[in-house]
Amino acid sequence: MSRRDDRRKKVEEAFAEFRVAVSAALGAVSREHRLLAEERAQDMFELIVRGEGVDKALNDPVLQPALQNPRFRERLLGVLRDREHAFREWTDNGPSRLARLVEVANSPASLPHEDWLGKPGHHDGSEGVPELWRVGTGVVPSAPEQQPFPVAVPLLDHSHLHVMSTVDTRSTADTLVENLLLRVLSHFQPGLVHVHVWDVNQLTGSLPGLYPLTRAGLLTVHDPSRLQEMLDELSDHIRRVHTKVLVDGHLTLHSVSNEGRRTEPWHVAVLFGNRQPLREEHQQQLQRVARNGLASGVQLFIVDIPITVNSPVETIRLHDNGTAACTMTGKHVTVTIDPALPRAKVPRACAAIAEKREERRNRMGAFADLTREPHWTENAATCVLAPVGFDDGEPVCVRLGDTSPHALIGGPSGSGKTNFLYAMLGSLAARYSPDELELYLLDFKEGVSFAQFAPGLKDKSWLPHARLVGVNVNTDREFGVALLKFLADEMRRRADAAKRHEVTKLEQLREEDPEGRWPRIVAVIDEFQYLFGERDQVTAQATQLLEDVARRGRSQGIHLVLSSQDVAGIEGFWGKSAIFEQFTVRIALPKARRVLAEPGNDAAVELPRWHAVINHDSGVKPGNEIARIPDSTTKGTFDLLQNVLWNRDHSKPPSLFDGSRTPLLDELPDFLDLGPGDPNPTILLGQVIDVAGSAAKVRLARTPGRNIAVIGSVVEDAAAVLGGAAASLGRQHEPGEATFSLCCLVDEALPNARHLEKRLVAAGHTVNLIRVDGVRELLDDTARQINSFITGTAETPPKPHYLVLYAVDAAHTLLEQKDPTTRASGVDSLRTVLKHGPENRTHVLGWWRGVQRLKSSLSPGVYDDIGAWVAFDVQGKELLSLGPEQVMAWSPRPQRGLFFDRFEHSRPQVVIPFDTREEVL
Ligand SMILES: Nc1ncnc2c1ncn2[C@@H]1O[C@H](COP(=O)(O)OP(=O)(O)OP(=O)(O)O)[C@@H](O)[C@H]1O
Repeated sequence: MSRRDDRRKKVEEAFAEFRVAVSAALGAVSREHRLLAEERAQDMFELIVRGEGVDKALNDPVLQPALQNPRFRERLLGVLRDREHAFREWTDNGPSRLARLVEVANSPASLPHEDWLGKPGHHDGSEGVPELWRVGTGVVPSAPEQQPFPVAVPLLDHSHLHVMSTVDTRSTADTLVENLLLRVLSHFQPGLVHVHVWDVNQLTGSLPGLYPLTRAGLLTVHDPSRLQEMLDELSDHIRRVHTKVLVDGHLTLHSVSNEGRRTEPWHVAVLFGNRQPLREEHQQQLQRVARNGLASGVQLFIVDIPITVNSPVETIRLHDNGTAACTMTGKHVTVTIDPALPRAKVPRACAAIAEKREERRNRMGAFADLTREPHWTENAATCVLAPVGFDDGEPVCVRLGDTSPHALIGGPSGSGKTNFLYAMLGSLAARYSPDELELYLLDFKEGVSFAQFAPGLKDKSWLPHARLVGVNVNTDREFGVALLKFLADEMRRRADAAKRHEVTKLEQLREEDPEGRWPRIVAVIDEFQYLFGERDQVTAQATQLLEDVARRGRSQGIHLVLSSQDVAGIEGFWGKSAIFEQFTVRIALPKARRVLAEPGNDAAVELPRWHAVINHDSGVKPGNEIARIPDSTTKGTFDLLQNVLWNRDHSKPPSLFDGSRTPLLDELPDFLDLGPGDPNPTILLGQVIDVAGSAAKVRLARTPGRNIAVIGSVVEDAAAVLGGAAASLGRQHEPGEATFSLCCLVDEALPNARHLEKRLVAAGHTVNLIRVDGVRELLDDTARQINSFITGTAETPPKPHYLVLYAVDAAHTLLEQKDPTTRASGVDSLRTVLKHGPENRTHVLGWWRGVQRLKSSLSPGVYDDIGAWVAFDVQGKELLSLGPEQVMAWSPRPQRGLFFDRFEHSRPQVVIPFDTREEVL
């Protein structure tokens, strides 16, 4: 080998070495490059899959090759792992939690139709209203596992429903609406949901399965051309609910019925459109209905009408593929609307609902329906509400509260006023406990229609709410005044308490003073026109008190219910618009005059028998509600309820004022309270006409004038007063401490005097029964004794001595005779006793049979020695010299006396003499 060749070879070898080295270097670079490119491709893949969303990416045809490429597998698995991790909480708990939320126990609101379709509902709203109503099944397509869950929407009181469909999915929209309506209709008791349907395209045809409801008035199908009419109807309903039901601070029916069962039905209005906007005026009115409807129980289902509403609304959009999205679940949930209910079963279910409703309508209407259990569960903080009758099977209520404080009831004799009052009182008494409601019941009618409420001889039960029952009050108009006075005092007591708590109304007072007992008071005066029957002091007082209570009682929870045969005749009452305007609740029985607004509201003229117009708007026509009033007075109605309530609480019997009964002295609390110890004893002369049934009292202080005169010709009246007076004194002295001289000057009074003698002797007192032959001696001796006290010659201090003189004037001639030696007459002695006796513990309780006869016993023109008197059959003007000018108004009436105590009274009082016979006990 040449040197040249050798060099060449070496060069070639070197080149080969170089090439190997270069290619080795180049190979490493390209591998590096390839690896980098692959990594970048995987990053890009992950970025795209994550960016696009794993679900979308998995279905993206462009990405399919990459998704299949094993080189990206790891990255895809990583993304899927992350997604699963992110969904873990939802996958584990989400669907089951939703299912639980949507489920309402035993309710068509969530159960499958097999459980309820065809069975009319029974809920009356008192146990709450389902918040969500099922519409279909949802899935989250993006979730790793497609677990279905129920989808429900809020409805009644909470939200309207807006459904938008496409041409192909309109039937699904119909299904959705029908299903929801059937769920709602089948949950509540028939009658509590009314459906209105308007379809822009069809006169009939929409929701045909619901048609059987029309015969029960639960479905109204509106003419396509008369949308206005339906919207007007809904607007009127909303207005009515606002003025009638949403009172006393309630803003929604929902909050009203939180206090009990739902009384106002829901109105569900379904509007089917054609995806075109409504005419502007309809659009606006629909928006108004939507805005105010939910609070008043008006619910809209708006289908295929583009509309924006300024109130809660749930929207369901149906897509062409048959699925839906709704605002409740958001865009990530695909909803499949529940399939249509079995075709044949829907009309049958609606027929069953209609039938039940009819049955209820016919069945509801008895007194027992007004007064169902549970009893005593209502709260009277804002008002008292009583169903009094039925309209189409639905209860019609009377409400007494701050905005409708007092009620006026009118109807001719026999039209059912008393029966109405029984219905109202029964309903109130069943709903409110005696701690929530007190009743004061006064009946001016002759007869005893309110006697039922007080314990009687046969039926010992009473109405536990009754605090006062006044019967046979027809001649004792003063008792009406006494009741009004009592209410006025109670009103002031409540106002003072409210002031102390810095509030103004009863409702607030109850909140501020939860421990206090602040029931609402309802005072009923039947035939109240008697109260204003004459132009006298009683009418004047009654008018003034009534005005006071009517105006200011409302905020203190004091309500008046006045009833009369002839409201038209009560001029004094109608003239006083200040009173009359307060009686915003008007109840007219058939043929009642003047109770409702006249002219313009003659609803009472046409009213059938046993019906009433109930009007809470001062009698103007739009406020009329007509109700059939159940029989509430025959046996087995009110009496039965009273017995049930009485058995529950008979701790406090009411005070009973019975104008036909004579009060028994030995039962009178004021008499039983008397006892020895008071140096100035109190005498009881009879019972005054007041709410407490208190006694007419005179304190026998040791001051001049503390003698009592009874004036009148009837021995029983006079003897009852003298007997009551002496017996009450007997109770206040220890045995032997006082002397009673009973001087009986006419035979007719002898049994009474003897009876009194027996009573006093039995109590251990010294009693002398003297007849006419001893009267002179008694008076002369007593006068002498008194003179010895006056002149200071007496040996012992004066002891109580009471001279009970029956028919003093019968001895007048005898007493006029003068003593031949002293020239003093018996009349002089009597005058001395009257004049100086009281200071020396000697008092005369005397009966004179006429005013002139009394005056003859007194020093001429000086009548001060008689400080207190009770007059019976004496005209007022005759009494003028003995009392204030008000005595002029007195017209005598049987068994009633006029009582005046110069020391205590500014005006006289009417008293009822006692029955003093102990043996009647
Ligand atoms: N809703 C009714 N259903 C059945 N019977 C009724 C109804 N209302 C009243 N009655 C009956 O009619 C009669 C008269 O009724 P009620 O005494 O209530 O009338 P009134 O208006 O108070 O009459 P008056 O003023 O003469 O007492 C009673 O026998 C009563 O039982």
